[in-house]
Amino acid sequence: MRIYKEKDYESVSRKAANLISAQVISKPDSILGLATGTSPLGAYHQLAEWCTKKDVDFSRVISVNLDEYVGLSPDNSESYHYFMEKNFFSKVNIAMENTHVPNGHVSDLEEACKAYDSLIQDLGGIDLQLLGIGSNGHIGFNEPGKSFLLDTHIVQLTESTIKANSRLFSRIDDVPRRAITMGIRNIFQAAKIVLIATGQNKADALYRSFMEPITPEVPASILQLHTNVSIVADEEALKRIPDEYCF
Ligand SMILES: N[C@@H]1[C@@H](O)[C@H](O)[C@@H](COP(=O)(O)O)O[C@@H]1O
Repeated sequence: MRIYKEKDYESVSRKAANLISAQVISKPDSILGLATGTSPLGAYHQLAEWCTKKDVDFSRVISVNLDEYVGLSPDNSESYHYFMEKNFFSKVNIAMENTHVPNGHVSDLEEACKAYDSLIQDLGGIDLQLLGIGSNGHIGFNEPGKSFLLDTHIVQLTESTIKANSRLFSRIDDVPRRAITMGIRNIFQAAKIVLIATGQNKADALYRSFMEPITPEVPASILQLHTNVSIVADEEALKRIPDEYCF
C-alpha cells in the first residue's frame, strides 16, 4: 500500500488523475471502475482537461461504476448516472455505450445485481478501481458489518451515510434508503485500487481503515490485504497517520 500525502484537494486531484492517466496510457482499452462523490470530482475535471488537450485518450476505455441509489431514474439529477454523465462521460471522449452504472431503477433488483456481476466478469475484471471513502469507512455503499464476500447487492443505507449524502439533495427525506453497490469482493478483485480522501472528516476513517486491525466493521480495512493500493489524500485526512507511512 502506498499513501500519497498531498497538500490540498487540488494536488490530490492531480495525483489521482495522473495515476488514472498512467493506467489508460499503458492499456488504452482499460476497464476503469469509477466512483461518484466530491472526492473524485477534481480528478475528473483534471482528466477532462487533459483529454481536451489530447494528453489522454478514453476512446477505448470501458467504465463500470461502483454504485447507484435504488429508485432514482438515470435522468434524475440526484442519481449517480446523472453525476457521471455531467461530470465525466460528457467531458471526455469515452463512448457512451462503453459506460456502465448499476441500475437501481428496475423492478427486479436481484436480477440487476446478477447482471452487473456478469458484466464485470465478461469484461475480464477491473484494471483500476477508483474509490472514495465514507466517514464510517464504507467503500462504494458497503456499509459496516457486512460480509467481505459479497458481490453486487442491495444495501440498506446507514443513518450516518444518509445524513452525509443529504448535502447533495434538497431535503434529507429525498435521500433514498437503499442502494445497489458492487460488493467488497468485486472491489477487491480489481488489479489496482486508487482511493481518494480529503478533509478532516475522513481522518478517522483513514486511521481506522489502514492503521487498525482488518474488520468488516470498517469495510475499507480489507484493502490492507490488497497488493496494489494507492491512497491519495490531503494533509487533513492524513492527520492521524504518521508521516513515516506516507510518500
Ligand atoms: N457511495 C458513495 C461512496 O462511493 C463515496 O465514496 C462516499 C464519500 O463521498 P464523498 O467523496 O463525497 O465524501 O459517498 C457515497 O456514500
